[in-house]
Amino acid sequence: MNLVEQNWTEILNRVKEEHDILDVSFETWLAPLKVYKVEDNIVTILVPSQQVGLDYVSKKYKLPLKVAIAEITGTNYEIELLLPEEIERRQKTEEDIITSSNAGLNPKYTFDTFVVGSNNKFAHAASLAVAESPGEIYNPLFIYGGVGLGKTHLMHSIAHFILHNNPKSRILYATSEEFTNELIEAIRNGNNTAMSKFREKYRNIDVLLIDDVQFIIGKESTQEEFFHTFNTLHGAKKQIILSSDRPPKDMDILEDRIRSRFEWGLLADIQSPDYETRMAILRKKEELDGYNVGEDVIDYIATNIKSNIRELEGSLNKIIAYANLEKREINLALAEQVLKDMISPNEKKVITPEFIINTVAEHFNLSPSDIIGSKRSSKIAHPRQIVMYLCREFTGTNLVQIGQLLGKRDHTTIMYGIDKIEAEINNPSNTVTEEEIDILKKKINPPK
Ligand SMILES: Nc1ncnc2c1ncn2[C@@H]1O[C@H](COP(=O)(O)OP(=O)(O)OP(=O)(O)O)[C@@H](O)[C@H]1O
Repeated sequence: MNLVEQNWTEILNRVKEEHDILDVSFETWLAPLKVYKVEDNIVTILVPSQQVGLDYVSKKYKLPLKVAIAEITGTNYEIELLLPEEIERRQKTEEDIITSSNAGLNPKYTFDTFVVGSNNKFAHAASLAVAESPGEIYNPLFIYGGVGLGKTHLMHSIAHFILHNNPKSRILYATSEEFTNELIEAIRNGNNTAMSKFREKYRNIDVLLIDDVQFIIGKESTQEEFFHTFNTLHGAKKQIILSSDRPPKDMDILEDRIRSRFEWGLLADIQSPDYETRMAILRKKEELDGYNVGEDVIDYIATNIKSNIRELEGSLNKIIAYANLEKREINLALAEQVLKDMISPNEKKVITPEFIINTVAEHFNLSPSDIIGSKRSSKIAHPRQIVMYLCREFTGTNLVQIGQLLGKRDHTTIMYGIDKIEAEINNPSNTVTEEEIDILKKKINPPK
């Protein structure tokens, strides 16, 4: 017990004496006050009556209480007066926090921070449906997809959602490796108590989430134990959510009785994100972390890092960390420098005619609309012909399509433009065009 609680009666009496409070007032307002807790230099006092009591006591007795507490304990505490309902609400929130962290959940992995794109739309909808009605519709939910594509993020989102709706839900998230290791430990202990504790942990719950379940393949006793865990929970209508890097049908040496159980509920896959989703994920991350990174930098990352969202986020983090460390501005040059090792040669970016138009326009100090437009001055016609040539070099676009993109020009015009540039490149007495093309090729498709 702390000094405030120890001396509480004396503190109240001190207030009564010093302020000459009549018995009736003392009994009504002061005597019912209780110390709820003393923490971080704050004394929280419970006012066990209605709002009127709280308002009145705060106004009239808060300062006298503060002074009396300071005089008697020798510490200058802040005073907080609360009604029982508020204390109950706070306790509940504290419990919530304890439950989610006990369940091994990452607080950042929620539906709010998950960007929905065409690659994960189905898995997201399935996850939300399960989160809204656990144990009722899709059981198990089996989410599969390649490395770093958001399976864990979705699983944690489901768990957070369920906990938010029902803080008393018993939720357990574990990787299949953790499940295996704990099982091995229980078996090694060789006594029944360790094994019952293990079973109690995994079977006496409302929601079980097992990540990367592919790792149980080939581990006989793990599969056996998992099989029984699954049956117990499923039989009791408890929700099971599993993730894996591949669908059950591709889990070669998985026992059939387990494979069929994986397929009982709903299978949902996550694919690699498309460009728009990659951009949206980077923007979301930037927003969540409170940074302001230019569009060109975000575009550079999204164009070059395609297959793994963890790497996508990692690239942005790396650029930001580098800029902070070196006290440099976050711009494209920095991004290129920082990421040069991450962008592997086989992560070739897709070069579009639009990209070529923009690059050429910028190089010649023109706008893209000049290139597409109808002006025929040589200042514009020459870069336009270069665009035609580069489109044929870098993209699969045919002459008709290039013509369409360049202000609906006829394909013979395009053919003429390309021939002209080729002739200039091959002219040994004038190397200007050749040099221009050389620089532009490097800008469009930088050597790795
Ligand atoms: N759609 C998304 N929106 C926002 N962030 C995402 C999305 N998908 C993935 N991420 C982020 O990408 C990172 C990797 O995701 P996660 O760990 O969930 O992948 P995983 O599929 O479980 O990978 P692994 O196969 O390695 O277990 C995480 O930081 C996650 O928050």
